[in-house]
Amino acid sequence: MPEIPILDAAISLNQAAFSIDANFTLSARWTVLFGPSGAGKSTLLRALAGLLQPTSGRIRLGTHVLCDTAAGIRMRPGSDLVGFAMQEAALFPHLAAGRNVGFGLKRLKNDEREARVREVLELVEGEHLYERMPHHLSGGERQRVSLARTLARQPQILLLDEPFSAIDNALKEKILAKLIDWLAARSMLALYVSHDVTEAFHLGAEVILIEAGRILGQGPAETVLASHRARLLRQLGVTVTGDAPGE
Ligand SMILES: Nc1ncnc2c1ncn2[C@@H]1O[C@H](COP(=O)(O)OP(=O)(O)OP(=O)(O)O)[C@@H](O)[C@H]1O
Repeated sequence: MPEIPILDAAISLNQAAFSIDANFTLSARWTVLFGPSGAGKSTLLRALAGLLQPTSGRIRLGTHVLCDTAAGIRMRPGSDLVGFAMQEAALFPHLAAGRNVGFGLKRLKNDEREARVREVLELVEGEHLYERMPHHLSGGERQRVSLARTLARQPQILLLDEPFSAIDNALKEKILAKLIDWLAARSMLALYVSHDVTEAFHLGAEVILIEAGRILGQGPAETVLASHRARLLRQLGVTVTGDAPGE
């Protein structure tokens, strides 16, 4: 099994009304980023993708320094090392799905690029969408093509911000099962925002629990979820008696 790169981050990010202060290491193949709405999950992913600059801190991925504010190294959006798949698919409107997926692969020879595009479209159950223009795709199809475009570049870390929100459960599970195998054969990490905590068990993932821009816990799903049980149940609106206050 290929070695997984380690991501090591210690960053602060101050925005007008919200701040992130996060210090964590990703060394599991899959990590699920879990927390209530507004906790800062998307903001953290955007910072890791270089779409927001940390106010201070550093981010290392394997041997690469992505950001080190003390050394004047700033995050670079669009790095080949980092792939970001978002809930809102951002496709080039004038390019068919296949060309959208192959867009970032100019360095590959034509036949290699073609094979890569077909491979990742198959992964997202979207081979039949190859010739389709974005305005002829449904919301879920656009999400799948957008995910395929992120996968096609084979980044070292895959940031997945609810990339299946417009896709039905049966299809999501089918794609996720294939994605698990695909990732396992590559030197690639995945940080996956999900509101469905059961997915962490399904993926055999670590969990990072985030609230108000702070990381409350990280570790195997059962450990983190057990130690924050009362808090998580409260967020789901379930009242529990007998749990320690402030847990
Ligand atoms: N463009 C923005 N301008 C100002 N504040 C923002 C912006 N985007 C997000 N925020 C605020 O930053 C905080 C964190 O938002 P973020 O989208 O990271 O949360 P989240 O955990 O991803 O939430 P959700 O699960 O609802 O998607 C929230 O208080 C949000 O209102």
